[in-house]
Amino acid sequence: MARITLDHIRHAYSAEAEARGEYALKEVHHEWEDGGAYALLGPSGCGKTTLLNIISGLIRPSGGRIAFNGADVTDLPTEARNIAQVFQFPVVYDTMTVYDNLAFPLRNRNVPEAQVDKRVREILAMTDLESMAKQRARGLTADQKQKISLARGLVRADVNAILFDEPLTVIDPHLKWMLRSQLKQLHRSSGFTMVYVTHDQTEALTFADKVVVMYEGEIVQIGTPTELFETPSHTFVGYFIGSPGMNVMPATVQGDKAVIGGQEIALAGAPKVAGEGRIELGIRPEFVRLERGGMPIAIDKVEDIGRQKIVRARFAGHPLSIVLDEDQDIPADAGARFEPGAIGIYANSWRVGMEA
Ligand SMILES: Nc1ncnc2c1ncn2[C@@H]1O[C@H](COP(=O)(O)OP(=O)(O)OP(=O)(O)O)[C@@H](O)[C@H]1O
Repeated sequence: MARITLDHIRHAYSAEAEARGEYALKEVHHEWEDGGAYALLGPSGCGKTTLLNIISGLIRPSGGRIAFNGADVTDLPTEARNIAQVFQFPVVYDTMTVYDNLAFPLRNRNVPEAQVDKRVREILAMTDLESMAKQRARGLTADQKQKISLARGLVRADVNAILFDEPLTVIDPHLKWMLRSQLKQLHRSSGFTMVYVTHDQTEALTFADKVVVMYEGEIVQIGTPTELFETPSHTFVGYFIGSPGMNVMPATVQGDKAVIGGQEIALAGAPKVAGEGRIELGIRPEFVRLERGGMPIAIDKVEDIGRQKIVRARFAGHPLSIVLDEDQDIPADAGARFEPGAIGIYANSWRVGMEA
């Protein structure tokens, strides 16, 4: 397993784009821990595949270098990087049995047959594929074939990392749920360094220790699911993680207060805003209280989503979502109160620190 160093990596797909400063991946400088489970999360076109392909060796970055355990691999082709890859669609040998499909990467590297057998049986058990071991892959469903691809990705114990590119796309929703949790357990029990690309926040948050959120070619935050929820570094993270996403409203700052539409909102400290640019206040719907004596709001509708209610309202003309427990009443003259400790202030979309 390997520690992955992204040393001032950036990528533009052409010299012209680079000359114009248009990067599919803006500069990233980070070290990913040996044995970590990382999810690259973001909408279509944000640069996830570009970054994954730089790690796998399919793309040489136009700037910076990449290292596994400190050894520079920037110029090594994929075959020489000692990684396993699982793609969006199953890659299996139809004429081989499930067992032989799993044994293939090991036999290919001349692993002694007794060791092949031991490892293949272990992985078959881990992935619940034992009952299919002797079946040929040809007759299996797309789900089952993708499960074989996943299992084959895990079979070599000596890889530097396992890279997954949207591996659950073809899997039906129920099995998806099971495989997501299984992959997490497999990560815990195996200690592999795993990098997992997805645009699905549930997949990313279930699987990863660290979620790498990408937006318009840039890594906007690398954090644990809790950090992304509690302290989004960028308004995009607030919006993309959580359902509904964070409320973001234009504001001004006066000392340790924010002002929106003439309403003063107490903050936990004085934000360090330089005075320039676009200032916004962000607060997750879970931290807005609805109570008598709160700041005036207009409630548009209340959505019942099982154990919770989502109140859709407007505050000083801005949309405001509020999450309540299902049994919580909404007083007739309810107003909003924002929990000071849960408020983030953003300057030009980036969260700013608070004076102590
Ligand atoms: N071969 C290429 N040549 C030129 N531009 C490319 C190429 N591949 C990707 N891009 C551009 O680079 C940017 C990042 O694309 P990338 O495929 O890395 O995003 P992504 O987050 O993986 O999206 P998706 O989820 O749709 O695969 C996009 O603007 C895309 O159009």
